[in-house]
Amino acid sequence: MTDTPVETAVRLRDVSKSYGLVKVLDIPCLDLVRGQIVAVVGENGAGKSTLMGVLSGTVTPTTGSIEIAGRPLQPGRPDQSRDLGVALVAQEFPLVGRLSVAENLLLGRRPADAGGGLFARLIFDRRGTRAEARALLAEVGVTGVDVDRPVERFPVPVRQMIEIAKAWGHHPVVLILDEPTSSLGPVEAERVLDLARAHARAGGAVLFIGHRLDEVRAVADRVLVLRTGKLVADLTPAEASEQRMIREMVGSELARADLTPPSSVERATALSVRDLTADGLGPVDLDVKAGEIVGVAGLMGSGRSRLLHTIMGAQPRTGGTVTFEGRDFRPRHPGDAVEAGIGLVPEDRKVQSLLPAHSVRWNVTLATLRGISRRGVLRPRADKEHAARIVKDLGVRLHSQEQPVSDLSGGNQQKAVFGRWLAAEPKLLLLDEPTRGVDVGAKAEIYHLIDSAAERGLAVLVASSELEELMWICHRIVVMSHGRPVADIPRDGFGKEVIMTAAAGTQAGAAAELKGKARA
Ligand SMILES: Nc1ncnc2c1ncn2[C@@H]1O[C@H](COP(=O)(O)OP(=O)(O)OP(=O)(O)O)[C@@H](O)[C@H]1O
Repeated sequence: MTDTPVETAVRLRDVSKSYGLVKVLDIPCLDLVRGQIVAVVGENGAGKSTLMGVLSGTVTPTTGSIEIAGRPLQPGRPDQSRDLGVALVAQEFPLVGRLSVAENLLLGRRPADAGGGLFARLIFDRRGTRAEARALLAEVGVTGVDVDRPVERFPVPVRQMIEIAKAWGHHPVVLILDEPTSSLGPVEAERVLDLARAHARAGGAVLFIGHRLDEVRAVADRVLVLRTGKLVADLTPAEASEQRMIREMVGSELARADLTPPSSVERATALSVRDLTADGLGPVDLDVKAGEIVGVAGLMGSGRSRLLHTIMGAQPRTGGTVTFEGRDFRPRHPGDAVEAGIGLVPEDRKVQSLLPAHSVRWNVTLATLRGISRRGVLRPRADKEHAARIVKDLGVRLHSQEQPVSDLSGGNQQKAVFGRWLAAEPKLLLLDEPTRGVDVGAKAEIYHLIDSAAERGLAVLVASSELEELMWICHRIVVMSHGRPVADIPRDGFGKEVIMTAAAGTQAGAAAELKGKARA
């Protein structure tokens, strides 16, 4: 028996996690109560995902005890954790790509929930399964998704919402959201925050990991700050100003890298897109000059990512031309883009860019191997020094260059992808949600590096759901809606409202309104 009061949803005592000699999590005592949204913030590698992993049973703690709603959790037992009422929406999607949306949504349900076992149900009651999947998606505000399609065919933001629907469908006691909005546009992100609020109102507990501190402030009833695995602050909403959170996270005041305001760019055109069409995209006309940073904004499904994917060859085009450095450019897959000297930082780093089992060193020097080889033979010392430089420039937190890149925290993996490309000095960089999961300090550092590379003539096309990010680094922002550009806003016309109006409005209406606003 336990003396934990029933309103206590989670009780942790002396929980720690070590990898070898390195302790990455150390929590002597933590209780979470029902009806509250508790945010957890911290720098990349601070231990946030490890804490969530311990609660959801995917990470086996080295020491300590955990109770969920008064019942003890056996360490490292995801099935038991789920049965006790923990649902995790993870940063990297564990959805099974080849299975349909409906199958994914019902996967892992207890037999009682699935009425006679998942497979019996899938085989004998496909219609019911579909209807249930649609209803679940509708509960989290997603409509119009073909639930028979394999999950892997959907873009990251849709997969994220499917993941949330799946967790929601378990009616958990503790809903854990690990950066749930990092790939979503503002409208969808707000919907997720509303779901978190609804869950807490209904008597559940929510653990919310976030790097967007404005969101944390908007949603949290309590803010926990983790630094190098330890809880260093437990803040009320009134105490949790952005400055305070950053100070607690970093351990000192953060010297934000001040960007040189982008100068007017008078250089040659690096990338030229004409009448480009693809499934759900276009026609698109777009130019990016050398030294210019062009943002692509838009709501979920607006064609923001699709435009980048089509340019880089990850999605087939159906018409139009792309000219890169004066030459016709027709990549059949992203490898062709890389071969042509284009750097890619894709949205889904796990699937599209990292070699997870390989070392950090191998991953960060992959694009620059030629520079550190002599007659085709790699010079190990130069390779190591080169990797060390990249890792230091980007502030990648690691124990050793030789550890598998998959052991790094999510944000540090993203920094590694960035480091690889910035070191390769490409002529054009295509960035899709470039700082997804990256902490505030590292973000400023990355913006600074992009800015300096652009000063040296790098052309950048960057799609992002974070308007702040685009307004911070871009010379101009192209807004997409329904697969087409509907506005092209110069830096002096930037404003959240202007961009959102264009993104949300009808194509013609928004364009007209924007012109009016730009003139006013
Ligand atoms: N399997 C592993 N082997 C070795 N070290 C690991 C492993 N998994 C995680 N780590 C280390 O544990 C530390 C905490 O990582 P964690 O993923 O919890 O950080 P985080 O706060 O979630 O970071 P982010 O904001 O980047 O997601 C990091 O230093 C990471 O490198």
